[in-house]
Amino acid sequence: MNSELNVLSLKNIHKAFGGIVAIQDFSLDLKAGEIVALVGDNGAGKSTLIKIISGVYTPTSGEIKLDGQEASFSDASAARSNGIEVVYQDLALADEQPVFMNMFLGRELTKPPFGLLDKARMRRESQELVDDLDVRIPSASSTISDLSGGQRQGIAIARATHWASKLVLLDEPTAALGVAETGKVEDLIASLKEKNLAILIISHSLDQVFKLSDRICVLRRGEQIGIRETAKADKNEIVSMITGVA
Ligand SMILES: Nc1ncnc2c1ncn2[C@@H]1O[C@H](COP(=O)(O)OP(=O)(O)OP(=O)(O)O)[C@@H](O)[C@H]1O
Repeated sequence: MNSELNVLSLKNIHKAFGGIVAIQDFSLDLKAGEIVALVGDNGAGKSTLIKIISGVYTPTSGEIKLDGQEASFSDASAARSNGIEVVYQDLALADEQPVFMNMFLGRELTKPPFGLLDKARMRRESQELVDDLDVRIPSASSTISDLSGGQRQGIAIARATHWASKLVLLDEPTAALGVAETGKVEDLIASLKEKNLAILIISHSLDQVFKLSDRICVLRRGEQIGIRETAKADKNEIVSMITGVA
């Protein structure tokens, strides 16, 4: 694949809910191996944008391209089968199930001739996945409810990474975590760059945004205020872009 090709290309995206304009004229290109942070105050339109990219909402107008091809997803599962995975704040893990069943939730492996669950293979592949990403858990058979918040977030991200062939969308991935766990999850997110995935992350923590992202995209009340290269960006400028106060 041409690494310069945009994995995701959004052009003039507009989304209105009745009379409320949630997103207006939003454009963004994302490349493989790139982390872009989406920042903005409450109600800026960040979640709406993630839902548009992941097929939950259809934009009122605008163009979405995946690997240069026009894309329009009828629902979230259509986006998933096109290589787009989302990690939401609530994680969508089945708490009473083991890690390996969560890794394969809705995509369970079965074995012939009766189509029984291939638990051994799911367990083995899940273990390889968490080992590969250095997510430390007792075992792939551990029950989700026995894990810490950071471990659960690690599982949710590992699952998304496993199934995403193109793009991972992270909605406030560390909002519910303590300092040490946040650090671990941030390391995990940084390591996804090497997997050549494109990452779009929503975060309210500017420290995190500056630590992880290559570019920062600012939204205010549905309007795209600007995009900055993180290495050249100034925190005060980003804050005033977010708030509209110079
Ligand atoms: N399903 C909906 N129906 C009507 N209005 C909506 C809907 N979803 C979002 N909105 C409106 O669109 C605007 C953007 O909301 P959105 O949730 O995308 O913002 P956000 O940046 O994700 O905020 P937060 O940080 O609080 O999650 C808000 O004015 C919100 O009230």
